[in-house]
Amino acid sequence: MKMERLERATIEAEMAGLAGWALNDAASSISKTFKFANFVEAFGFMTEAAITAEKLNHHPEWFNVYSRVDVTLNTHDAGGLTELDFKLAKAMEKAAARRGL
Ligand SMILES: C[C@H](O)[C@H](O)[C@H]1CNC2=NC(N)=NC(=O)C2=N1
Repeated sequence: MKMERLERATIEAEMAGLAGWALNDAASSISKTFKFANFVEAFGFMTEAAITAEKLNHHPEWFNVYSRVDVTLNTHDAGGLTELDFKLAKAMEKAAARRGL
């Protein structure tokens, strides 16, 4: 699947629909910190997100401590943000919502 870097306007339109996500200064990645009730909820979220990531062949950069998961998404192959980042971000939002966030 060929993925191209998104235009700034497209990125901003996507960001408007994603609560709690931040665009980095270079507009080359998006990040969010998820805070769950406990480690089991956080790890369940990561498991679900990992299955989606494998299906998309698009993988997160993330850091977990106990109930917190810090996520950064970008497309290193394209040197910036593509539709895949926003697909994965939206899937993560659904996975988080299923765990009370
Ligand atoms: C070879 C393999 O398909 C690529 O490295 C894929 C895998 N997962 C990936 N994940 C992310 N986040 N960005 C990529 O550019 C990427 N590329």
